[in-house]
Amino acid sequence: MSTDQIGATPALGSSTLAVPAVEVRGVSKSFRGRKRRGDARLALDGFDLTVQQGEFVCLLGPSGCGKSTLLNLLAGFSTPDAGEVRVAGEPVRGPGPDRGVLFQSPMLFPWATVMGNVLYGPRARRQLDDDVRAAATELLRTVGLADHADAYPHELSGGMRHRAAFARVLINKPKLLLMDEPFAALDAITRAAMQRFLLDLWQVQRTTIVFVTHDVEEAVLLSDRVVVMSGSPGHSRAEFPVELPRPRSYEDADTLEFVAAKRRIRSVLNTEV
Ligand SMILES: Nc1ncnc2c1ncn2[C@@H]1O[C@H](COP(=O)(O)OP(=O)(O)OP(=O)(O)O)[C@@H](O)[C@H]1O
Repeated sequence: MSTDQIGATPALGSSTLAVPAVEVRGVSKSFRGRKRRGDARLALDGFDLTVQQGEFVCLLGPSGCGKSTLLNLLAGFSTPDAGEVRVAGEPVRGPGPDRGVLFQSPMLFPWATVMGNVLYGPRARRQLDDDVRAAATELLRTVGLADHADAYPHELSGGMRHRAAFARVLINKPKLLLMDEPFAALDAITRAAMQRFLLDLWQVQRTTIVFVTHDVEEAVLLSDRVVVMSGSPGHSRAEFPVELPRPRSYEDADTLEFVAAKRRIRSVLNTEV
């Protein structure tokens, strides 16, 4: 694995002394084919990744290299065949409210209002009280949906649905956000707005984020570090610390440093596609 470096300013938000937020060691995962027994497809092969607390890491790689597989392992939706997956020092044994997962399609219950969706988790865990209701109201204000608390998902725009799904995840105060191409299906303007929203949120909360994307520009804009994965079966091919100053915005995308960062990542990525 090669390590490259971009920019000159020290990265923000990571502490090497604390227990890492994520430790993936020698993880392999295969899926059994349907046609015949023993026809297993290796999705991840000896994958290693460490993410420090408060770090924003983007995973880039060719289609089918195992990015979603890795996120599912971190979320506890599946288990590795070999190796170890730890979150905050603890082995992952299943899903938990310490990890918030956001997918390309926002996961909302269609029969519940925006507020009902946000309060679903605490209610299911029997933790619904006045403090949680106040936190949900505040969260909806933060994501710009204060006036839509009583709206149903079908009454929202695409970006609003994403923000509602965000609030639904954030009410659980996750220590780790796992985001699987969350903005890929959005139009360019809404995507830029959501990226801005995520950057603003991360700037304040510094929640650890593992973010899967196909978009090199998005990876450079958002992350502290870009991990490029190899083609199938996936393993870490190269890492690029993105040390461009924060706060960042799309206006920075024309700067020499930003363009150089994209170019260096693309040159490795292109050898994998
Ligand atoms: N539930 C499953 N059953 C069988 N095969 C699977 C399953 N999930 C993933 N795979 C296979 O594992 C490999 C990795 O899939 P994965 O979805 O993790 O890739 P990805 O990098 O996220 O791809 P993309 O960028 O296209 O979303 C692929 O070959 C895929 O077909």
